[in-house]
Amino acid sequence: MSTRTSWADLAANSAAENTTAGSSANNASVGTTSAAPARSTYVPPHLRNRVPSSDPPAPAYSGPASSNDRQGYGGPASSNDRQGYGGSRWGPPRNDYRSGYGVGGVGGRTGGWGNRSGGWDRGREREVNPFGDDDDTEQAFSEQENTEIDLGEALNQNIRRCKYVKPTPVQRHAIPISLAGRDLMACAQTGSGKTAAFCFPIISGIMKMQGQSAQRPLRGARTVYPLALILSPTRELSMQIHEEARKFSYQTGVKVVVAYGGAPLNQQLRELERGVDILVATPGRLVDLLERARVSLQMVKYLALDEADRMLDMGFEPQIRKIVEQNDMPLPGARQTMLFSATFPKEIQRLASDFLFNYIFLAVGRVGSSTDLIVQRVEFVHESDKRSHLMDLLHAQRANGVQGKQALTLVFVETKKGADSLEHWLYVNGFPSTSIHGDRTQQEREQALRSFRSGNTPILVATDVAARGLDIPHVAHVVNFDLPNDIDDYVHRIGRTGRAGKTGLATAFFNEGNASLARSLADLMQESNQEVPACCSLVMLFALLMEGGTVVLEEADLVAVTFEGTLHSVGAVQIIIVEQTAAVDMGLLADMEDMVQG
Ligand SMILES: Nc1ncnc2c1ncn2[C@@H]1O[C@H](COP(=O)(O)OP(=O)(O)OP(=O)(O)O)[C@@H](O)[C@H]1O
Repeated sequence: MSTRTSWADLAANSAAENTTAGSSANNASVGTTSAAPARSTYVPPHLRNRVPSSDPPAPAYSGPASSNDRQGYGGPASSNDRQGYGGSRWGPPRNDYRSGYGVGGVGGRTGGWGNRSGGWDRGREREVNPFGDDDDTEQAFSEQENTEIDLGEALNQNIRRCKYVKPTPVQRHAIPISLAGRDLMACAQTGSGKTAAFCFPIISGIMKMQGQSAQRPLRGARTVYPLALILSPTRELSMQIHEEARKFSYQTGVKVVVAYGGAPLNQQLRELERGVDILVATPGRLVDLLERARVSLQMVKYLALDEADRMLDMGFEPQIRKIVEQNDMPLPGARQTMLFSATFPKEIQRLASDFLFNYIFLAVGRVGSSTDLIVQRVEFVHESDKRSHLMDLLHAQRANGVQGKQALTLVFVETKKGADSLEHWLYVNGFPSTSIHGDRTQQEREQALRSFRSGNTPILVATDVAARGLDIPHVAHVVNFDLPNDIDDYVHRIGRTGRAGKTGLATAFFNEGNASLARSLADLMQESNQEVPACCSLVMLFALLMEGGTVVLEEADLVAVTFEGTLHSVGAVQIIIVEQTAAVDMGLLADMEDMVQG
């Protein structure tokens, strides 16, 4: 037996605390603030405006301490990796979250269900090894044969093949909740391992169901009946989740299929006909498959919505409701539902209350916060100077040896045209680049991602289509050439770097056009211990002033402007001078004055 503390013990401790904290509330709320500084009690957006319960609020609590663990997990070591191996391991879960709910046979501490016997492991022999490590895997893990079996032997083996030594905080809490059969809304920072957090319980639950020889209806020969559905907003993210889920379910007998738009339907239909347990899909393509009666959701026991808020942003709500509410999907309570994202704006409340049953809300850190593994820089750059400024950055990177196959740069722009023209301009100027946006064919999009991932074109110019979920190793720098209007979009964009415990850099080009983002950007940066730049504060100030009236600034404000002790009037707007508490670029200030006067 392993002598180390098992992951199950950590999970069980957390579970015990959380169950106590939230047991009498309708929806238990679990907050983990292991990485965040002490703050006043945070109320998640979906729980605001509720009639307060007579029960005491669920206290935030710290996850199990680990001194050298920024995110609480150890991934493969690398030069810019701040985390080490060791500590807790994957071990058997316990059932402290079960209170009054269970999807038939899903939850429960079970032994021996990961064995490979039985008639459900169809096609396993033919399965292509997604790890490409046929030669050494068995040997590499033979010394760990005695590791406790929890999620199932085959799944545990795959976790080791992925080199996941211990669970991340979101995994440590979300997996036992899901294994216990509870619905879950989980919010954790970008790059913190949410994909595995929803995939592991699904795969493990399906393995168990297969072991119990669940029967699927034999209706139309061409209709397939997945047991789990994972919805995601973009095609590329669906492909990535599919790849991950395939790795996790290698040799478990669980079959994962992906269906997304822009790719030939026939090929996807053929894949489906070969059998599907977990269907990963984008909403549009799935509606098409449902209308053609090629997929039935009647047997779905697990529904996961990844980046649920983005799906709403993209206008997918009607399709999602059609899928979840107007087809043959089992009702909430008869299925297990999970919503995952790094951000959860208010709009998601309606969806959550309609889709989830007696759920637990799990927040790792503050909802919508960015990880402090990302160094954030904001630079004041006029619209007309952006290209030359980008060029300067790229030249500097090259000079510092940061450019090349091992360091990728992702540049976000606002429009598809803007992406094309910037890509072309970079190319002409000697920087191999490619682009991804909604006007490119699916083939071109996939090719662009491949070329970026491989380092052939180490610069990718992208619209928001690449902002969510994409997990590309070696993205060292995210440049917000055009900043988004919404702070949540910013959080997801910069989250393409600083993943899995590695550090990253994010640079934003900021100017007067971004005034509406200034306050939330400053707040976010301050929260993640970043230096809030004067330009951000100043633009914010001027934006307020331009709305009319006088703004009285106090020391506590982020903004600190001094005009050498004099009172300035700019048009009808008054600026009241306060103590200088931050360095201010006077040239910038002059620009600002021009701006306000103009
Ligand atoms: N327990 C673990 N140990 C080591 N690495 C892990 C662990 N869990 C996940 N990872 C790795 O961390 C990276 C980020 O995981 P993932 O893509 O699931 O993040 P995410 O939270 O979904 O991010 P986003 O919010 O951007 O979608 C992946 O490369 C994944 O393989």
